[in-house]
Amino acid sequence: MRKIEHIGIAVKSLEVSNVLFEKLFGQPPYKEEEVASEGVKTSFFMNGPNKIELLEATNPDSPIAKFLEKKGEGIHHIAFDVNDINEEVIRLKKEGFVILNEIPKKGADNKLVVFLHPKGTNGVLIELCQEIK
Ligand SMILES: C[C@@H](C(=O)O)C(=O)SCCNC(=O)CCNC(=O)[C@H](O)C(C)(C)COP(=O)(O)OP(=O)(O)OC[C@H]1O[C@@H](n2cnc3c(N)ncnc32)[C@H](O)[C@@H]1OP(=O)(O)O
Ligand SMILES: [Co+2]
Repeated sequence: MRKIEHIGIAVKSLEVSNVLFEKLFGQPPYKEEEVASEGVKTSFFMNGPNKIELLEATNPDSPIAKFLEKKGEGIHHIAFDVNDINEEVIRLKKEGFVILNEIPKKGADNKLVVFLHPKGTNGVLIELCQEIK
């Protein structure tokens, strides 16, 4: 596991929060992308070397819709950049972490992603990301 790839923030409205985060960082999102398989619409901001992902739900079954219902807007997950996602899944499984999808799926911004259940990581949803080359 290398550096933090991004921090994901659940928002009710991407349109509203894009304006807010543009004011915060002094620059607009560099990308907006829908990931239908995850039920999310995302936007990405770079702040120096750091990346923030805003997530809006696109349907009521979306993990983001459920999160907003239970906890409201706020930090939803922390994503870590990994070199070999399949190797990391094997390693973390051996360590006893609960892997939500053992087969990496296509995320946003050209990444393969795997999630670890927050119950096994002190209440923090962890995403692993490997860049698709
Ligand atoms: C596009 C992509 C990308 O970057 O490329 C993305 O990020 S997509 C980001 C959106 N996609 C995902 O999040 C996919 C992975 N997430 C999931 O599979 C799900 O959201 C789960 C994490 C399993 C949670 O779903 P659900 O609430 O239905 O499941 P559950 O019944 O197993 O677990 C419920 C318990 O987990 C807690 N819980 C739910 N979401 C949480 C979160 N984000 N952080 C911390 N805790 C969380 C609930 O409050 C509840 O706690 P209590 O029991 O204490 O009440
Ligand atoms: Co993410």
